[in-house]
Amino acid sequence: MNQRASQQDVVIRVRALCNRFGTNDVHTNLNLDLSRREILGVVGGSGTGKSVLLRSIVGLHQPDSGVIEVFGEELQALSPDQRSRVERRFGVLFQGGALFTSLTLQENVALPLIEHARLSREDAEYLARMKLALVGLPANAYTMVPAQLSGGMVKRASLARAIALDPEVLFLDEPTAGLDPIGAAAFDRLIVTLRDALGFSVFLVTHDLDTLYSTCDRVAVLSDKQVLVEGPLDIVENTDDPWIRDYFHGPRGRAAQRSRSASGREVG
Ligand SMILES: Nc1ncnc2c1ncn2[C@@H]1O[C@H](COP(=O)(O)OP(=O)(O)OP(=O)(O)O)[C@@H](O)[C@H]1O
Repeated sequence: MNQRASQQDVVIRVRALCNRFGTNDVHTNLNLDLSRREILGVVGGSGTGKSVLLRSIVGLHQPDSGVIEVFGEELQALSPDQRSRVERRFGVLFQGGALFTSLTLQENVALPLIEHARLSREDAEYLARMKLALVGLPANAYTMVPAQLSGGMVKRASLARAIALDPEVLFLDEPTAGLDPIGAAAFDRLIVTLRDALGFSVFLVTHDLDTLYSTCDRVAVLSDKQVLVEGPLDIVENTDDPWIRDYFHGPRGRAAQRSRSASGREVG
């Protein structure tokens, strides 16, 4: 792929990003790219700033300095209106799901369609049912409220809401946290299936090694306030670094590698 084509393929470009809370330097000169249609896994020890990075890109945290370019536009240079237009091309799934507890799943998913796409309630709820079907939820769940559903179902409904406006980039913060291994594996497969079908890019913050091995095209490791290494898993896991050795080559890492080999699934 030539240089020009590869630049056009980059949907998010982070350069020299710095984030600081008081005396706590979280990111210093951090650089990272996300390409069109790729699933990028962002990993790193606790407190290395994975969530702060995600929040900086989606506009929930104002960085101290650096450049975040999204779809070729520099976020910090945009007016609030332009910025919210760009942010509408994102879908975000936060850890807790963040559904409204008093609304049914159908109403939850319809909400962004009414607010941002200005659809009538009837049309929005029709589309919401389609999104809920797309994430594999049964029709009898559409009119239930989150408390009536399992954790896995709530997660799927939150995903349906995150893709309600047909995002070009989907941000996932620890999507499999709190799911049992079978539910987590099913959710991983769903992410890959939706990416293949809908063509969005995925920025995925996770601690889950199985998720990394079963979904990611590329992985970025955050360490010491920067991206320590990024690339395909076979390159990242063989990088000479104590955290990477412990993480990828400890018992859980070895089990995830074995399970990928056994399933014969190739990513990338
Ligand atoms: N609003 C805030 N105010 C002050 N400090 C913050 C704030 N948000 C994050 N931090 C600090 O920034 C650092 C990075 O936090 P972040 O949540 O991004 O880490 P993380 O890599 O996602 O961690 P984990 O894997 O444990 O979720 C931490 O030291 C955290 O305490």
